[in-house]
Amino acid sequence: MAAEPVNVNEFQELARQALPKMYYDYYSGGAEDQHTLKENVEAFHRFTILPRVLVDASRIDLSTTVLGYKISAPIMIAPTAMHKLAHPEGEVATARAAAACNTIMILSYMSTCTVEEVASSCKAIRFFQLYVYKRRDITANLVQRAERCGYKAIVLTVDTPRLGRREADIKNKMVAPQLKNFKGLISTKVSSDDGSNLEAFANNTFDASLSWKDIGWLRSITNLPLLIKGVLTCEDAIKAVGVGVDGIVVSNHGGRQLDYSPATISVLEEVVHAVKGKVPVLFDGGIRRGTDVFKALALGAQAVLIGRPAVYGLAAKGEYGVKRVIEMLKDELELTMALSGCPTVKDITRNHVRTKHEALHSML
Ligand SMILES: Cc1cc2nc3c(=O)[nH]c(=O)nc-3n(C[C@H](O)[C@H](O)[C@H](O)COP(=O)(O)O)c2cc1C
Ligand SMILES: CCCCC(=O)C(=O)O
Repeated sequence: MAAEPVNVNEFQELARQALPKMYYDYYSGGAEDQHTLKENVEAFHRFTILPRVLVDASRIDLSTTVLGYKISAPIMIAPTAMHKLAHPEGEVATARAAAACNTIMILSYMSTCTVEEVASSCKAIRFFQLYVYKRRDITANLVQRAERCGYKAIVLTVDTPRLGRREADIKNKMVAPQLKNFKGLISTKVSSDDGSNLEAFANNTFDASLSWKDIGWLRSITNLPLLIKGVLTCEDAIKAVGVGVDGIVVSNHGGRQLDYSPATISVLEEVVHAVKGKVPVLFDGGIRRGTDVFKALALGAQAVLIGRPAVYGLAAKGEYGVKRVIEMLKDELELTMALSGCPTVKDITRNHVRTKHEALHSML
């Protein structure tokens, strides 16, 4: 039997061994040259952590709150599509892991378990991610079902007017299963023998005309708090605050949409500055270590989301695997906080990290 993984990265190889190539490629891949995919991880290497010594580190408290919900650590589960392609229990297993770790799961609009199945499976705090279809009635139906079964917020993904060009999916002629959420509403099957069926589906179905003025429409169909996911610039952060969103997720969709968009950790601080504390800023992209979580918090994120690590954990070991992934990141974050003299997440400040550029500057 393979040895137990000792870090999150080791789950990737286990997932590769567990999954059919078509699905592993779908989960792991990015758009075009995969430049942004790689940069998301590598850009973390350009920040160092500046520890403070002789701080009482006998008790470390990782807990925080997001939209008023207390969670055990600032690490949440990002929305990722179609968990049944990774494991037969699908999103139900992921939600149970989130509940066991006392954190928040954001369920993807493109989930393979229904919003109701996930809601009744456990007590996890759940948010619901949204894509907007041309058929707005279908989107409204999903929002209202999510609200009815206790999802606490809507996370509107705004970086996907069309699906990014993922070349492995094109080569594999990636096919997606019928999604139960949409049963009787719309067929998620696209009969194209050419290229990625997922891309064809998204491009036929997603409303590419979605714009800032539609935020008002969303507000008119739900009372839930609204976050927008996929902001990378100060301009958009200011617009988002201006239209009254309740939170922002700095994200480039894990490098799967616009290739050569910046690594998320490289733009986090400017977005945080633009938002001026008016709404919480969450972060995702490339989190693989507790030190990565620490760096994102130091640059102003309220919490981070993990995408692929959770999916790899699920593919490798089901619910237990997702739980282990979260626990590993929590353990690493706890150690990082102890070693850097930060007993609580509030103690983590901008002065605890330094960029390569700042390091050079300080030598002048
Ligand atoms: C396989 C996969 C499926 C995804 N599906 C969705 C989705 O349905 N909705 C969404 O908003 N983002 C989706 N994302 C993006 C994630 O929410 C998140 O932004 C990204 O995975 C973060 O980067 P990381 O994988 O490096 O943690 C998906 C990402 C992956 C890897
Ligand atoms: C049409 C499915 C989109 C899922 C998604 O967001 C992704 O694969 O990145």
